[in-house]
Amino acid sequence: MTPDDLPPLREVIAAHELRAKKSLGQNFLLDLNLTGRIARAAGSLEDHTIIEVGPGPGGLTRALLAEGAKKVIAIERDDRCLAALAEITAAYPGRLEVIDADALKTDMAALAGGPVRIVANLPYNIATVLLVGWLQTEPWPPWYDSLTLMFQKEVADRIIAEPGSKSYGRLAVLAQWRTKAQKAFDVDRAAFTPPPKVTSSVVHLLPRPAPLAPADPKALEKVVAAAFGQRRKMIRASLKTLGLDTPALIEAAGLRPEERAERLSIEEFCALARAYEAMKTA
Ligand SMILES: C[S@@+](CC[C@H](N)C(=O)[O-])C[C@H]1O[C@@H](n2cnc3c(N)ncnc32)[C@H](O)[C@@H]1O
Repeated sequence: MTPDDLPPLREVIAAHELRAKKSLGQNFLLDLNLTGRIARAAGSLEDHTIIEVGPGPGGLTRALLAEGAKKVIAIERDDRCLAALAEITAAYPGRLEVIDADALKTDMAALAGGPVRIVANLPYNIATVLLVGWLQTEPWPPWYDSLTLMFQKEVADRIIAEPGSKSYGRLAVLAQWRTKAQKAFDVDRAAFTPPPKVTSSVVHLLPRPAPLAPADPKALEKVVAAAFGQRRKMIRASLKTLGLDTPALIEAAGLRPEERAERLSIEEFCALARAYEAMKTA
């Protein structure tokens, strides 16, 4: 078997009866031009092991290998896909390893030696959970060199949102604190089989060598959750849930009590996290 012998993806899906399951977030990409574009958005592949979550019938997997990935480790929990993926393994000897497992229960950091990129058309039902897990990796910088991921456009907008925009919230702070996050391109729903209800977007996240400003990750998570818990209230009200002297906390962070969460920069959230940490341990 060579790559040229691999059957078209539509035939693969029919032959292996891979009817998409909604419960597994299955929306397959069958256009190899599009999967090639996603693979190229990840950056250089030749020196990297690529971890792919949810290869399904293998459209993106094929593109990653065709674009020169040194090795692909693909984690898929739907056993029905394994035979189709075995054909790709045969076409690219020694370069594709398929792991039959739930990505949420897999220690991905332990999978690869050497430089790693993560590339995936994620199952939408667990996309945010996976992203947050990767962003909360300790220690920082993380064990992977980049994340290139397909999300629903609305989630992508929340990842790249700037202060003052309606999508700005916990996800933007967490993502942009530790990575440079940018949208690569939108993908029309018609590109998927079956089509999802909404447009999708590919987002590329490049870990910063050090976070944008110093803060304890847990303290940052706490102040961000409190502030956005009541996003339209002034922080002198929303931060009360932290159980500290709120005016003193805001003053120590150098902020105005009348500010609202959606207008605070990531650096300002970090200042709040540092003040929170200092007051809590005082
Ligand atoms: C949106 S589809 C993408 C399929 C394929 N990569 C493509 O682009 O055509 C998501 C894939 O993730 C798989 N999946 C869903 N939940 C998973 C989990 N917890 N662990 C691993 N794979 C999962 C699904 O079975 C499906 O193949």
